[in-house]
Amino acid sequence: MADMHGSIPRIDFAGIDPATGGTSDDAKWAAVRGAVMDALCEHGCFEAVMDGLITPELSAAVLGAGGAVESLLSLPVSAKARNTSEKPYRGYVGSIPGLPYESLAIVDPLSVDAVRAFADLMWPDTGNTAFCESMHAYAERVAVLEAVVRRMVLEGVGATAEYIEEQAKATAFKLRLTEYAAPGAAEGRVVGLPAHRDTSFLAVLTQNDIDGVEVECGRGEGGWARPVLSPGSFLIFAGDTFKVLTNGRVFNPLHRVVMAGGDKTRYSSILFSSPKDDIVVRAIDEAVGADHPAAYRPFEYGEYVVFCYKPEMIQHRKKLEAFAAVRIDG
Ligand SMILES: O=C(O)CCC(=O)C(=O)O
Ligand SMILES: [Fe+2]
Repeated sequence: MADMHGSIPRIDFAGIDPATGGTSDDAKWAAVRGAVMDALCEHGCFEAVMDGLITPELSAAVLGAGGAVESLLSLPVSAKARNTSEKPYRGYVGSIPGLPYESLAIVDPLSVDAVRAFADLMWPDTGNTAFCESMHAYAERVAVLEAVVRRMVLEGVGATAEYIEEQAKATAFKLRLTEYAAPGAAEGRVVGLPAHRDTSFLAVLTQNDIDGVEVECGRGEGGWARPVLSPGSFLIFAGDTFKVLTNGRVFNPLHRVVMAGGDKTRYSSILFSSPKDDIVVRAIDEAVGADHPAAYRPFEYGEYVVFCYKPEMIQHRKKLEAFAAVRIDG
């Protein structure tokens, strides 16, 4: 495997009021926004610390031993396989030979009704109220951080307040809950999820106390980092569509999961934000100019996702370039 000398920044959001989101001329907001832009332009990834966003009780109820994520992943495969979607990567993924990866997706987790419908499908007899309550509350809290970061980036590339408001309305959410089976004490490093880039705007990841994510730093030039997450911190990744919106300024890093041996199962929960399927993704006007011609052609997000999950594209490392890069000839 490639060397591991990289490291990604850690940004403290203390002083940013999640309720109001702060204001653009507030000095604290501007300082954190600067750090967020630097991190996402340089690495496409950072660790966010936002104390108090999620109480220890809620965190334990979701990702702790016997919590919501573990109880979901402990269901029989026949039940988990009911989590289907006609869209790729929006349902159950698992039982892949050689990969200790099993995952489900709650589409639209900020809607109580959507979370309840998911739980009714998984636990048809009982519906699992505890799961619904903790998962929905958790998604809402993580979405606060996601919205702060998304707004900071859009402001950072010069988007107007009107654009930011419209963009928020055109954003969809998905919560992916994943189990990585323990490789066993005798094993060395085992790939849990191969290297890929996300198609989303942003992904906000939390986990139980087992690390495993590795991120390629420095726009692919800085080696792999293996962040050690502290309780209460979040790992934030920018995806392909944020790279398009910012006309290439924000980077979409390769990342993977590698289980480092041992006998503890890893659980993760990721809130993905992305454009709604019928939204046309294109660079914002302020990010395009004579010095910075648009690097990607406009495209519908739903079409791009279908392209990415074609069997011949799954392993491709530069799907966005393959799909939408504008050729500059001559
Ligand atoms: O579960 C994780 O830690 C990372 C998963 C991931 O990168 C993804 O689902 O896109
Ligand atoms: Fe990912």
